[in-house]
Amino acid sequence: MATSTDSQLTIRRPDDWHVHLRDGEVLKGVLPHTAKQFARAIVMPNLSPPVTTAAGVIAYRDRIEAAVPEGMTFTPLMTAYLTDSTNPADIAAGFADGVFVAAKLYPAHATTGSAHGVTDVANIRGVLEKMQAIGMPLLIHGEVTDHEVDIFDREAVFIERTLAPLLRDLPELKVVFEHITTSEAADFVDASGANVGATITPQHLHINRNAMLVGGIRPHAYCLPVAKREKHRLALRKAATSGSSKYFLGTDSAPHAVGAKESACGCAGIFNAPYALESYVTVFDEENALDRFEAFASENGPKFYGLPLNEERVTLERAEVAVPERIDANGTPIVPFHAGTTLGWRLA
Ligand SMILES: NC(=O)N[C@@H](CC(=O)O)C(=O)O
Ligand SMILES: [Zn+2]
Ligand SMILES: [Zn+2]
Repeated sequence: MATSTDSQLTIRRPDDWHVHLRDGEVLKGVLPHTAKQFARAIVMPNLSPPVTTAAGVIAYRDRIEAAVPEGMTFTPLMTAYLTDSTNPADIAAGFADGVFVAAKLYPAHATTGSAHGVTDVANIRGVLEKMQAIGMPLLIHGEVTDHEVDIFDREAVFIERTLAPLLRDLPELKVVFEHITTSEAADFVDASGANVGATITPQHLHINRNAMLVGGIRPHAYCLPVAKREKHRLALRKAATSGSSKYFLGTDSAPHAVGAKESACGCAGIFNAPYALESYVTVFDEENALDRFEAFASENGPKFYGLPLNEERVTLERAEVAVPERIDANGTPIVPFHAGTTLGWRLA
């Protein structure tokens, strides 16, 4: 049970159900921010090249564990990257062995690191049937890649063209609709069975597309799926704070070097790990839903994945925290979400 006063909120230690930790030197620079905030995280496999095999996942997990600073506890929950040629038996074996807890579907060319993704879900039908049979979660970047479809419509069209038919064919498949950005996605999740959940990022609760485009183009507000109109942001705030167990915390923290963002063709991704809880709790406070924060941050995710709840507690307190303009991620400068602003909550 959460305990709260006017000035603080104590909850079970949260987990992040969607994060990009990258690799190499940057991994060592960004991981401590996630480990400070979260007990566990679902680690995305979109490295270059992507992590598609059990051996690759184990090696990546070892590199992550080696990068956890002394004195911090953090458990990476690994995922396998699906391609057109993924073998159902390999996926099932990796799941049974506890190497990965889920598999990730990136439609080919939908987002950063998705070039080796799936070109048509029909190509992985056998994998998905197997996953349904063994209760293994499928994590989906839900956007179509059809050039004819407007970028702001790609999530809604994905629901119609891909996700709804997929769940009609495989009604028991456990699906996490990742980083949802539209009222259509929230409506779809609400109307689906308990086997369909969704993650919601801090940025999609805070910003709409104006944040990216008004008064100049702001690459640090650009991620995929791209932020939508205000009505969608409001629908996401309603979903996250509704008390529905289908929604859970997934930051989609996606660090890119400042130079890769501030470019004529800037990368998609927002680095929100350093102040993620402060950012989320601000939204719940503004929505008068602090009593629902613990379920969203610390309970709904593990229940969906069938994992135990964390027993540690963390305290958030009402106090100003200044977010720096830049964070040095072990030599790589990265601009964090909320850079240069002050948040009204602090992780104690
Ligand atoms: N969200 C993003 O804008 N970018 C992510 C990929 C993803 O989650 O789609 C990344 O890896 O940079
Ligand atoms: Zn994505
Ligand atoms: Zn992501």
